[in-house]
Amino acid sequence: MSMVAAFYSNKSILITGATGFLGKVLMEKLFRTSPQLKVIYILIRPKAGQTLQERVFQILNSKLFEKVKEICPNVHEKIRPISADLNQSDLAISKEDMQELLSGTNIVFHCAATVRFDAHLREAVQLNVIATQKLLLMASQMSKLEAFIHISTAFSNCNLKRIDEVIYPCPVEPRKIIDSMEWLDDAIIDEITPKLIGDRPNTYTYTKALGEMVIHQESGNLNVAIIRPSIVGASWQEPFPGWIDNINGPSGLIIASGKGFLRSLRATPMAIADVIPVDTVVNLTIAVGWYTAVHRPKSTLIYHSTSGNLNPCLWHDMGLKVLAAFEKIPFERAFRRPYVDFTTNNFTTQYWNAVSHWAPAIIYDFYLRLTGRKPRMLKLMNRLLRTISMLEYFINHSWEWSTNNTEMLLSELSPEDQRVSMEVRQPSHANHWLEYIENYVLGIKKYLLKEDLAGIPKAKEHLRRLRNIHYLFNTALFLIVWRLLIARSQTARNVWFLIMTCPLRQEPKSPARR
Ligand SMILES: CCCCCCCCCCCCCCCC(=O)SCCNC(=O)CCNC(=O)[C@H](O)C(C)(C)COP(=O)(O)OP(=O)(O)OC[C@H]1O[C@@H](n2cnc3c(N)ncnc32)[C@H](O)[C@@H]1OP(=O)(O)O
Ligand SMILES: NC(=O)C1=CN([C@@H]2O[C@H](COP(=O)(O)OP(=O)(O)OC[C@H]3O[C@@H](n4cnc5c(N)ncnc54)[C@H](OP(=O)(O)O)[C@@H]3O)[C@@H](O)[C@H]2O)C=CC1
Repeated sequence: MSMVAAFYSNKSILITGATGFLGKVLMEKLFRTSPQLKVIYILIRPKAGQTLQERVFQILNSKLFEKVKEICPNVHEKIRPISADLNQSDLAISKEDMQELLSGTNIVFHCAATVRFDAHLREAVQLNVIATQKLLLMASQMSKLEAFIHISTAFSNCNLKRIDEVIYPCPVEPRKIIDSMEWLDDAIIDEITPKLIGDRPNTYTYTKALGEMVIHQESGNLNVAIIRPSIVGASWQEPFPGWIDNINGPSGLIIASGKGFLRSLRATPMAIADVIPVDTVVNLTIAVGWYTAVHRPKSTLIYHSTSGNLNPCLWHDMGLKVLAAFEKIPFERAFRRPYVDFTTNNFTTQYWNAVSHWAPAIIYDFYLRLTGRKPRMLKLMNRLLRTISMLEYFINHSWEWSTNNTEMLLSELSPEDQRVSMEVRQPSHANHWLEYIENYVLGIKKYLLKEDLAGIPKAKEHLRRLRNIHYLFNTALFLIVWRLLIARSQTARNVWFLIMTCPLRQEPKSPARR
C-alpha cells in the first residue's frame, strides 16, 4: 500500500459536498485506495423527496462505485450520513451527531458550495462563506483533527492575470459582508452586488474568494490547506476514463454542440482552456490531506490544480478535438450536425446567434406548430444562450497560475505514490488531450445522456441524413435566390450568360486528346 493510502487507514474523515461531482469521486478514491479507513462522515441534506439513506444508496449503486464494492464490500457500513443543511445558521446538525463528529473526526474535506454563477449574493455568502466559517468553528472543537482541507477555485482571483498560491485581500472584509447580509434586504443587496464583486464576473468567484479569506483569518491553530482547481472535467483515468455526472463547466456545452443546438460561441481561440480532470484534482486533494496532517506546514498552503502551465490546450484546439470526437462518437437524435464556430466580437456573435440559433429554432417551432405539437426550441435556445453568456468570461480570458506548492508536494510523494495511485499531474505528462476529450465525450454519452453505444451506427446515419438535408437546403436556397436575381437584374443575366458560355469557349485541350 502506498504511503498516502496507508495514512488514511483507521482514519475518520468528514466530507461536505459528498453528493456533488467532486465529493463523490473523492469518496470513491478514498474507499478504493484505503479500504481500511474507519468511517467517512458525510454531511448531507434530504433532497427531492429522498431520505439520506436513499441518497447514499443511489450513490453506492452508481457505476462510479462498482470497483469500490469489489475492494471494500462493507463500504455501506463505513459511510455515516449526517443530516445537515449548510444553509442553516447552525448547519442543522443534531446534538448527538455533532458530538460524534467533534470527538471522532481526523480529517475534514470541505467541498460543499454553490457553484451557480447566478446565485443571489445572500445565498452564495451563506454557503460559500458563512458555512465555511461555521465548519472552521466546528473543526476547532474537534479533539482529534489532523487537517482541514478546503476546496476553493482557481478563479477566486480571476480579476488578476497572474495568480500565485497566496491569499489575496478582499476590498471589503468578509466579516463585514457576513454582518451586512443579516440586515440588508434583497433589493439593496441586488443594488450593491455589482459594486462588491467589482471586476469579477459573478457572485460565485467573489464568494469563493471571501471563503478563502475566512479560512486565512479564522483558522487559528488548525492545520489548514486550500486547493484551487480550474475547470473540473470528466475523469482522466480513475476509477475509469470519462466519468462525469453533471452538466456544469464544459459538459453542458459539449452536449449542446453534440446535439447540434450550439453552433457558434463567443470565445477567444488562443485563450487557454484550463480544464483539469476530476481524478487529478482528487489525487491532489488526498495527497494534500496527508501532507498537511503529517508535515504540519507553519502557514496555510494553497495548491493550484491547473493544467495550463504544464500542458496547455487552447480553446481552438479543444473545440476541434471535441468536434473530431463527435465523428467517432455521435450523440443520438441531433437537431443539426455538430459544428461550432468561434466568434470574437459582439457583432458577429449577434449575427450568428440570429442565423445559427434563433432562425433554425423559429423554423423548427413553426414546423412543430404545423404538425400539432407544442413549440419548444426557441425556449431551449434562449436558455442555452443565457448559459453561454454566464460561461463566456471563462472562454475569453487566460490566466497564469503558479504551481510551486503543487510541485513541492509531488516531490514529497514516494515514487509509488507518484507513479501508481497518487499521480497529481495527469494528463499533463504528454499530449493526451485528444484521448482525454474522446473519453470525455464518450462519458457524457454513457453516463449523462444514458445513450446506448449500440446506437452509434444509427446516430451516424442520422448525421449523414442531416448533412444531405443541409446540402439540399443550401442548394435550393441558392437556386431560389439566383432565380429571383435573374428575373430582376440584367447584370445577373449577363453574369449567368458568361458563366454558361465561358467553359465552352476556354475549354483546355487535355493531353490525352492531343
Ligand atoms: C465544441 C465546443 C466546446 C465547448 C467548450 C466550452 C466550455 C466552456 C466552459 C467554461 C466553464 C467555466 C467554469 C469555471 C469553473 C468553475 O470554478 S465553477 C464550477 C462550474 N459551475 C458551473 O458551471 C455553473 C454554471 N451554471 C449555472 O450557473 C446555472 O446553471 C446557469 C447557467 C446560471 C443557468 O441557471 P438556470 O437558468 O436557473 O438554469 P438551470 O436550472 O441550472 O438549468 C436549466 C437549463 O439550462 C441548461 N444548462 C444549465 N447549465 C448548463 C451548462 N453548463 N451548459 C449547457 N446548458 C446548461 C440545461 O439545459 C438546463 O435544462 P433542463 O435541465 O432544465 O432541461
Ligand atoms: N466543478 C468545477 O468545475 C469546479 C468546482 N470547484 C469547487 O469544487 C467544489 C465541489 O464542486 P462540485 O462537486 O463541482 O459541485 P456540485 O454542485 O456538484 O456539488 C456541490 C455539493 O455541495 C452540496 N451542498 C450544496 N448546498 C448545500 C447545503 N445547503 N447543505 C449541504 N450540502 C450542500 C451539494 O449537496 P446536494 O447534492 O444536496 O445539492 C453537493 O454535494 C466546490 O467547492 C467548488 O467551488 C472548483 C473549481 C471548479
